Amino acid sequence: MTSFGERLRSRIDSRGPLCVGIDPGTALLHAWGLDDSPAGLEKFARTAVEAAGDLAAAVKPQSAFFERFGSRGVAVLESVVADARAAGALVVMDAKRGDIGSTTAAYAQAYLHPDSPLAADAVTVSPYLGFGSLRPMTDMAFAHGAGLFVLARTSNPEAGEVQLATGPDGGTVAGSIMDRVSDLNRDAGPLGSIGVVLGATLHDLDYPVERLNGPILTPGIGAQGATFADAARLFATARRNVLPSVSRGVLAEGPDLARLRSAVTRLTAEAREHLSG
Ligand SMILES: O=C(O)c1cc(=O)[nH]c(=O)n1[C@@H]1O[C@H](COP(=O)(O)O)[C@@H](O)[C@H]1O
Repeated sequence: MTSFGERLRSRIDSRGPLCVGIDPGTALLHAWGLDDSPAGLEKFARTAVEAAGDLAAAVKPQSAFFERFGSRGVAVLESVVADARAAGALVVMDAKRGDIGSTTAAYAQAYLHPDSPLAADAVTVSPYLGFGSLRPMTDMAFAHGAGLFVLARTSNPEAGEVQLATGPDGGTVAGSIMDRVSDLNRDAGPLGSIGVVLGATLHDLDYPVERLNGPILTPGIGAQGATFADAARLFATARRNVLPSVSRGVLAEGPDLARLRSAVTRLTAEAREHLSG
């Protein structure tokens, strides 16, 4: 069994470091000339996977945009996971789950157990019920060669009020989360399987990211205003471990498949130029 960190290292090295976010929101479906319906969602999702599945290192479906159509939307999400993996991309399920331990165990089964129809390579999780509440997720990930991306400093403007709160020792909440992630990745090679989410929109980080020894998922490039150059500056000491994620910045090129594929190729080259080495 290969670990998620090993698979991600090899995909980034061979395909280049781009994660294509699949966020089928109402505005994008309409811009593609599709109805905001399960049928529109299915057409959109299939095209996005055809555009990125054999080119990008990873795809990141945002579960909320599928869940809004109930069971029919979740069925489309299941096909996205299966089709993207069949095309060779790793799948990061963007679900941002986090709850008390016993419920977290059920989320871990849903997203990381190989027998689940929604089983992905990795899932985004929230540590804001306490890092220890994620234990069932880390156990499941290690048992099945899967990975996690733990929210540390997110790209939204409101994030600092919780994530930059300081404890009695003067350290920030986000810093302590990253310390816990580093502990979990200690001794892992060539890359740990427990990643963090750090927004590319941040101005500074004030954390030695090379210590993480795990992947850094960085959203915020494109529609939220950040660039690959911003990511390269922010994560200068761990550039090779960065997985930049772009959703609307790619999807806005649709619905034409050739245009979408050339956007994925262009953004991959740009990401590689800024983040390799
Ligand atoms: O975990 C995420 O992916 C995430 C974390 C974060 O800090 N900020 C953030 O925008 N995201 C997600 O990344 C995607 C960003 O989409 P675009 O702004 O269209 O590229 C959305 O699916 C967000 O839910």
